[in-house]
Amino acid sequence: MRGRYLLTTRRWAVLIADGSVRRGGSAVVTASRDLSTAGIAPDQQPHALVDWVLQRGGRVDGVALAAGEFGGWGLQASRTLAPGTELILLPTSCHLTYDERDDPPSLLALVDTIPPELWSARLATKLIAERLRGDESAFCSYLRLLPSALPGIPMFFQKRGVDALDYPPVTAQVKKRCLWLYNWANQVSGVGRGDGYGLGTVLAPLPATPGADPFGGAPVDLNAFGWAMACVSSRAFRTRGPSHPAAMLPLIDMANHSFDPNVEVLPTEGGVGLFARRKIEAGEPLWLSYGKLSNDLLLLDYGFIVPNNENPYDTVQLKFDVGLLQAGAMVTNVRDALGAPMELTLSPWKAALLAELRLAGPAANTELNIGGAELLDGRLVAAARILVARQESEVAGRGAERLCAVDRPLGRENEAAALAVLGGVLAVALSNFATTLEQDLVLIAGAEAGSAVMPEPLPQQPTLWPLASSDELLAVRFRAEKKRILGAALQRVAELARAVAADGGLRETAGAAAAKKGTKPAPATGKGFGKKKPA
Ligand SMILES: C[S@@+](CC[C@H](N)C(=O)[O-])C[C@H]1O[C@@H](n2cnc3c(N)ncnc32)[C@H](O)[C@@H]1O
Repeated sequence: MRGRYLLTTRRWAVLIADGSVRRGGSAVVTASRDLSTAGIAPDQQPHALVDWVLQRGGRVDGVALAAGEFGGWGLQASRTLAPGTELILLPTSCHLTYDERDDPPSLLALVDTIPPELWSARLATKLIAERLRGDESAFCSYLRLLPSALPGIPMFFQKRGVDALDYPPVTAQVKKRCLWLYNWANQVSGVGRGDGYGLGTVLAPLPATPGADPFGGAPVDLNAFGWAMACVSSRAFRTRGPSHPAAMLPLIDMANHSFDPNVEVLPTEGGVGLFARRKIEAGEPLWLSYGKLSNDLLLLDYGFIVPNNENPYDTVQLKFDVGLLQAGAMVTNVRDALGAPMELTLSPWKAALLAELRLAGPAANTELNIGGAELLDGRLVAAARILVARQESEVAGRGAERLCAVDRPLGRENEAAALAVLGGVLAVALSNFATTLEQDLVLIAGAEAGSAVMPEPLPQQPTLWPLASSDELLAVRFRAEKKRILGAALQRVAELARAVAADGGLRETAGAAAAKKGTKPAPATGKGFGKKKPA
C-alpha cells in the first residue's frame, strides 16, 4: 500500500507560522495526520526486526529489544556477555543509505540539491522514499519501529519552548535549521505553484515528468521532512567517514546513550557490528556512546540532555569582545593601583597580543567555552591577564600556552585583577539569563510533581508561569545545566583568587623579574607568542 500522506506533527509549521522563522504570511498545515497512516502501521512486535536482520545474512546473539528507560526502545543483554562478544552483525544490505548503484536518479538529483554538510537532510530524502514504499520497502520491519514523533527535538518545540531555552547559540541553530528547510522546500517545489497544497507542502509533487519525483507523486510536507531529518540526526551513523553518506543501522540504533558505554560499534568485514566493551550481566541495558557531545548537540540532534552536571562535554559559549571584559571589570569593581575603577583600554600592544591569541584581527575566532574539565577557557584567562596588565612587560614574551595556563599566574597583582574581571564576566553571563538556577530548579520540581508552587520573582522580573509542556520542561532543564556550569566556573575563580591572596610568595615570572630589574623582557617572536621561554 502506498501512503498518500506523510504528515507527522504540526509543530514544525507552527514555528514557521508564528513569525520566529518566517515573518509575515501564514504556514498552512494541511492536516495533522499521524505518520501511521503513511503506508506503514507502527508495530510493537520487535522480533520481526531481529528476524529481518537474520534473513539478510546478519547475526544477532545475546541481545534483545526491550522497553528503554526513556519511553522508547532500548537494547538489553539476554545472557551474560564476555568482553568483546559480538552481539549484532549488520551486513551492508541492512544499512539504510542512498547509493548510486541502488537509487533512482530522481532521488540522487534531489539529494544533490542539499549541501553535503546537511547530511541528515540528504539521508532524510531516502528515509521518506522508503517510508512511502510501505510494505514493499525492504526496510519495512525497521520503519515500523521508528518513533512517529520526536518531541524532544527543539525544531518541533512550540515557540514558548524555544524561547524557554534562553540560550542564543542553540535558539539560533533551531531557527537556522527550520529556515533552511523552509527555503529549500520552496526552492525545490517552487513557490506559488497554485497547487493547493499551501506553504506547508514541500515537494508536491516534483516535476511533472514521469519518474522525476522520488516520492512517486505523494505530497511530502515540511512536517514529514522535519520528522525524517530528526530521525536521521538522532539515529544515523557515519560508518564510512564524513565523505560518504551517513547510514541508519537498524537494530543497532536501538541502543540508548551513556557516556559510560558498555557496547561499541566497530567496522567488520562486510558491514558493522555491535560488540561488548566489558562483561555485561543478563538483563543489563546496553549503552552506546553517541560521542563526546555537549548538551547543545544532544538536544539539537537527539532531543535529550544529560542533566545534573553529568555531561563532561557540556559548555557555555561566550563570544569574546573587549566590552565583555570591561563589563566584567565594572561588575566586580576592579580597581587600579591608585584605587580608581580599572579601565580595560585596548592599547596597540594589547591588541597585538589578543590578535596572537586569535581573539582579534582578521583570523579571529572569538568563540570561548566555559565548562569541560578545565572549566575556564584558557584564552579568556589570557585575555583578562593582558587587559589588566599595566605594562607590556607583565605579559609579553611568554608564549600563548603560558599565558593561557589557568594555574600559572604571571604575577600577584595581575592575577588578582584578572580573576576579578573573570568573575565579573561569569556573573554577567549568568545575569543574561531571564531566571536564576534556583528559580529553574523550583520550576522543574513543580512540573515534575504537578504542583502549582512557583518561584519567587526577583525585583523587575516579569511574572513567571508554570511550565506548560514537556518542551518547556526540557528547555528549562537545558538552561539550568548552563547555569550550573557558570556557577562551577565562578567557584573555580573564587578558589584561584583565594590561592593568589594566600600565596604571598607567588613565584615571579621571567618577564616580571626582568621588568623589575629595569631590563626589557625578551620580545615576542614574530609568530605570535612563539616558543616557550626557557626555564
Ligand atoms: C538511537 S535512538 C535509541 C533508541 C530509541 N530509544 C528508540 O526508542 O528508538 C536515540 C533516541 O533515544 C533516546 N535516548 C537515547 N539515549 C538517551 C538518554 N541517555 N536519555 C534520554 N533519551 C535517550 C532519545 O530520544 C534519542 O533521540
